[in-house]
Amino acid sequence: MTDPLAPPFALSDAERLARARSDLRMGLPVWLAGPDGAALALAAETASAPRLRGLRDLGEVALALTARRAGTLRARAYDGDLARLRVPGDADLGWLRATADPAEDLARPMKGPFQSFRDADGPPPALARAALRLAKAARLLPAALLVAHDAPPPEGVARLPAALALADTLAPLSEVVSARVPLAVSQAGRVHVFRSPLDDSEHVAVEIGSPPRDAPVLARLHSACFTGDLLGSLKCDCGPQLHAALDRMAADGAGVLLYLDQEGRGIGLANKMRAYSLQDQGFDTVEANHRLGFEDDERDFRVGAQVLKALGFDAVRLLTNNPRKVRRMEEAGVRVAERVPLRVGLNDLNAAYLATKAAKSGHLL
Ligand SMILES: Nc1nc2c(ncn2[C@@H]2O[C@H](COP(=O)(O)OP(=O)(O)OP(=O)(O)O)[C@@H](O)[C@H]2O)c(=O)[nH]1
Ligand SMILES: [Zn+2]
Repeated sequence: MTDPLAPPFALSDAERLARARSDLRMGLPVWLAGPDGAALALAAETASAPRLRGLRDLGEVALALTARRAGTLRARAYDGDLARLRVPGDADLGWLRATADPAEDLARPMKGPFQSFRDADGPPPALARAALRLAKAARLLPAALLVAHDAPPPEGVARLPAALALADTLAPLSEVVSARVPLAVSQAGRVHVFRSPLDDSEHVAVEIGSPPRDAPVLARLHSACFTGDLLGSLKCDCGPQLHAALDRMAADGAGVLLYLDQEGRGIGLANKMRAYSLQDQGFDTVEANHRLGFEDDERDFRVGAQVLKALGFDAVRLLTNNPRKVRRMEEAGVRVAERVPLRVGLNDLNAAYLATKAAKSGHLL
């Protein structure tokens, strides 16, 4: 598959992926191609009415959803982890949003019945899967419109081999800069900023003191929580955990806190707020993620391992109650010499949330 740009300006695989993600975010189509054919895809969340019409002009449109979301809608998911719903000819953006976004599930319970494409019918499942991966990575709702389109796409439309979107790529990270930042807990603070050319995330490591590289470092992998860390939200325990971890490192004289750009367990702030609305309707934190079409936890903890290694650490004393973090670190080649519990911030409003994490995600209380 060729791209219109010639070397040295031709896009690398990583750049093509990044471009496809940002095009979907902007509401532009992406042309996905695989061994079974090709299709034009739009993210359901950002599709406009004229562009939906543009897809329709090319053939019958499918709405790809994860099997999680399809389960909530009682739609048939013939493709295992995903469903390709037939988009009715008269369906408008309202239909689309109501199907993709669970916000109105309770208010508008009479959606459907839905019909799903099956087997070789409709755009190939691998392409639908690729579109969903891109939508998730763009932190949009996991829902994509597709129309089979084997001919080359219109001029200017990003072209992407589906295999690229489906590959288990770990974005390479490198340190951009570091600077001394005296903190209330310790004047010996240093902030390191890491970036990947593959996406627009920025991960931060806060180093306290000068932890020796040849011994397990007291470490915390903290996933961003705008509401808890910055606003003092009482719905979770993130803010108190963040501060307790820094206090503990200051008391020990050394440590490293990774502040990972993984808001909402990797679904992004807008989707986390969608999950919060669902929680107000009575669903717990795991059910809410599922109704949106996400897994309970969409984070890739290898990111944290990469940052630790880049800083020269290969063993940690990990401040966490989450056994998955411990396992993922070990799998990624960072030895966890000790798990240090971090139990703070319990209140009346987050007790049920913490209990759900213990019961369903294995968190240690
Ligand atoms: N999707 C979703 N994310 C949430 C919710 N509440 C908090 N979060 C996010 O959950 C993450 C919590 O991160 P951490 O505290 O690092 O991780 P943890 O898995 O709880 O593990 P430990 O705190 O290390 O025990 C943050 O990214 C929050 O934004 C919620 O109800 N739904
Ligand atoms: Zn939080």
